[in-house]
Parts: sequence; structure tokens; C-alpha cells
Amino acid sequence: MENAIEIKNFTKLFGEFVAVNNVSFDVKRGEVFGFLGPNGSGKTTVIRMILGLLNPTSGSGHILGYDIMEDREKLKSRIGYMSQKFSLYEELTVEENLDFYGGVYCIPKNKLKEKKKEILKMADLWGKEKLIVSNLSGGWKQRLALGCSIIHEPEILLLDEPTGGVDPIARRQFWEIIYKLSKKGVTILVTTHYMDEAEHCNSIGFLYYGNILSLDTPNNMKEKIIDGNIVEIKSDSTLKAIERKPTLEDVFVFLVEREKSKKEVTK
Ligand SMILES: Nc1ncnc2c1ncn2[C@@H]1O[C@H](COP(=O)(O)OP(=O)(O)OP(=O)(O)O)[C@@H](O)[C@H]1O
Repeated sequence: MENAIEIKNFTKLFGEFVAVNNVSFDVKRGEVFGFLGPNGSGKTTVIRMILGLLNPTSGSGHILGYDIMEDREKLKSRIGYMSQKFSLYEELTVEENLDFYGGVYCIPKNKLKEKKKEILKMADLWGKEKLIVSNLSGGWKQRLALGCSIIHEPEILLLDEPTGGVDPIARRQFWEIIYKLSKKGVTILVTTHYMDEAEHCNSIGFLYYGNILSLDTPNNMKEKIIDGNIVEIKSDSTLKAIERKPTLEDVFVFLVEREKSKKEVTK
């Protein structure tokens, strides 16, 4: 079986409002598939339908060959999910959160001990086991939430805007973990509205108000949509950067949180 995820003509109506319109896509095993689209374009709705939390109005989906509607129970232990809000228990420690999710998936004690060690190292949280989650920075919380979502070693990982609200360094660290998981054969579907993140994916679906406008590799998509070269200008001053516009056909501004180290910022 080459495709881990196969979605055919997903449509979701809320009353008369069409949130998702006839969306179809496949994700190959071990691939990182990015769902790119602005807020409200239907990304979360698609993920909720894949998870079986929402019934599609029409259309069908298969994961690892199982029907997402009929085989929900079989799929539960094979899918990991990280929501935008991180789903952590803020008043518990790092280790207690991992123990909790280990318990939810009924992971045997010895196996859980081994998994916790692996996740703490992977997430750069080694030595922080006893810290209360509410005291952690956004990046640490994000990596812990990812750890909790993979404690049961899922083959499919669904990440809904996992990097929202964390600084660029933490985002980069997070993507390094995503690559490692993908190399191990985990199939990953990640939603984002950051263009630069979409570029890290093997293929992208561009969703716009419920419709898939394009489905391709990042490079092909850029070539098809944009005629000419793309230049990235990093600047402390948006105005200074835009002043260069005469030599450019169009400019898109992306604001990123300032990194602690300014080494990479060029004027
Ligand atoms: N339960 C619901 N009832 C009514 N409308 C809904 C419901 N869930 C989502 N919507 C609407 O469907 C559209 C798609 O929402 P969705 O959350 O899937 O978008 P999104 O791309 O994930 O955006 P965001 O990044 O803001 O989460 C939005 O207009 C939203 O208001």
C-alpha cells in the first residue's frame, strides 16, 4: 500500500455554509504533507473529519487501508494528533503529562519508561521532567505536546498548526523532529499558514475557503504560480525592505517574532 492517507471528495456543510468543498488528496507513506491555507479555510475541519470527530456531509477517506468512518476503533491507536491548543495539563509536571498519555494508550510500565526517556531526549526536555508545565516556554510546551501525541508510536501523525505562537528557533527545532519522525516512516499531515513551513513538506495542498486550489510539491507549486525568481529579504524594518520594491514585481510581508540572536537579521 503506497498511500497512507486517501481522501476522496470530502465535503462538510455547517447548515448552508460550505466549510470544505469536494476536497481530495493522497499522502504517501512516510511523507510530510502540508495543508497550507489562511485562517478559516477549512484545515481543522478536514483534520477533524480524518480523526472521525466530525462526519463528512459527503465523501470518504481511508487511512492505512481502513475506512475512517467504519474502522474508527482500529485506527485510534495508529493515529497521533496534536491540536493547536497543545492539550497539556498545565498544573502537572512534564513527566506526569507523559504518564497520563501513556495511561490513555495503555502502554505497559516498562515500555512507557523507555518511551519517556526517548521522548524527553528527542524534545530536548531531558532534566526537565519535574517542571510544572505552566512554567515552560512555548517551544518546550510545543515539543512536549508533540511527545505526548507520539507516545503510542502512531504510524500517522496529524498536526494542526503546531508552530503557532512559538519563536522561530523553537519552530526550527520542531521541524527537525518532524523530519526525524518522517525518516522513521511516520506519515505526517501538518497544517500551517506559514509559507516557509510549507516549503519543508514533500507535498502541499493549498486550501482556500474550503477548496483545494493546488496540490503539488513546493517547488512545482512555486514554478506554476510564480513567474520569475523569488527573493527573500530579512529586515528589521519593513519599510526599508519595501523600498526595494521597484526591482520586484510584488512583495509579501511576513512578520516573524524577533529571535534572541540577531545574527541572521540582515538590513
Ligand atoms: N462547528 C462549526 N459550526 C459552524 N461553522 C464552523 C464549525 N467549525 C468550523 N466552522 C467554520 O468553518 C470554516 C473553516 O474552519 P476551520 O477551523 O476548519 O478553518 P481553519 O483553516 O482550520 O482555520 P484556523 O486556522 O483559524 O483554525 C470557518 O469559517 C469556521 O468558522
